[in-house]
Amino acid sequence: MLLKLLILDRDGVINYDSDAYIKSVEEWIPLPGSIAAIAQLSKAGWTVAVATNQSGIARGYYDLATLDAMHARLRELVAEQGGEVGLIVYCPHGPDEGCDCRKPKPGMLKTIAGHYDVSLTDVWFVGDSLGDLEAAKAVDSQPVLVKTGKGEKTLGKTLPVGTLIFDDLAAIAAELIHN
Ligand SMILES: O=P(O)(O)OC[C@@H](O)[C@H]1O[C@@H](OP(=O)(O)O)[C@@H](O)[C@@H](O)[C@@H]1O
Ligand SMILES: [Mg+2]
Ligand SMILES: [Zn+2]
Repeated sequence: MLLKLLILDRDGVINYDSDAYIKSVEEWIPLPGSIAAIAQLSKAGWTVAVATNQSGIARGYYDLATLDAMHARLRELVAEQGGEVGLIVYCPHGPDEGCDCRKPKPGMLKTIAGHYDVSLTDVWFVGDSLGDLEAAKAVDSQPVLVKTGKGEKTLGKTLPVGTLIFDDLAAIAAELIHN
């Protein structure tokens, strides 16, 4: 059976983003409808994974324990609504470290595909930044832009051909569950 895999960017898609980075669990605030959307997708048989740049670690704004606490909170909130979150992969590196995992490089997407032993072709990757969409395109996944977070700003840029655009994660869940 083909795994129904959906990969999400975190900041600006699941939770509010900030130009000052999301530096604590208290600053990690779900966007309206995002927790319910993930729970509904999960209960509908979707595996929801996360691929997130977290250069705030390299920059010293917060530590791995804090990052893990944010992700524990995400899992807790989705579980309260009967769903579950799959693999969460993050890039802790800074922009100048030349790692293979920082988006727009597709390393995190490849890690997720390998974990679930599936192809990335046409797998939807939902993001709010151009780097998210470029990472998707690099591995023949389906780039999906949401207008939350930095999405409205990203809309003004040249998007990869074929990018799908939705208002928010709730709209994506509705599309995937009901079609
Ligand atoms: O959207 P995801 O990938 O989940 O996470 C983005 C965050 O890591 C941060 O990424 C930073 O970019 P730089 O890493 O400084 O280029 C800035 O855009 C911050 O506003 C943002 O909170
Ligand atoms: Mg983002
Ligand atoms: Zn990295």
